Amino acid sequence: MDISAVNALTYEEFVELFGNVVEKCPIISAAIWSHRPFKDLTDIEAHITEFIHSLSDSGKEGILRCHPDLAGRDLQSGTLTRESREEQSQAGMTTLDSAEILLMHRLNSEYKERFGFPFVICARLNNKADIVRRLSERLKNDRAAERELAIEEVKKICSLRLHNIVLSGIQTKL
Ligand SMILES: NC(=O)NC1=NC(=O)NC1=O
Repeated sequence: MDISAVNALTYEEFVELFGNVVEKCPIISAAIWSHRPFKDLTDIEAHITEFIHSLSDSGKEGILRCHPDLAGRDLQSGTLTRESREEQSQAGMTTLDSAEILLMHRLNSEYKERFGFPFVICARLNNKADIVRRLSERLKNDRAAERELAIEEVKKICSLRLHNIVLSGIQTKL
């Protein structure tokens, strides 16, 4: 990626390109645009992390609540974002049998009931067995620990999406 091309983007172009690196939270990219010129991709990531860490607990939970459930309603109805659809598909969420779907729905509901935000994990780094195991384990955490753990997963998803934008030939624009 040509970082000087990124630094030359208008904020509209920057948000169009990076607006969904954190699922359905374009405000984050819109906000960090103010920090250009960026040294490199790592610098962009550092500003996103700084923004997220500056949020209150409810702000962090707001980011989590913008994430679609794994194997949830959005996947069933085909309303996932492109990034989320690719990630969930890669983690095997699109080929679950009926028993597995029921298990995911039950665990996700139990999790949301307990924490007030959805279970979030970086799907690209996990397969369906990992996801069920981690969801079952994390259900036992306390809310504060679970909020921080989930935000770490959001940062992993963001990092992979940022790198994918660079590597997926959008260089034509950059
Ligand atoms: N609830 C979730 O963890 N959702 C997701 N994780 C991903 O990596 N992509 C998603 O849509």
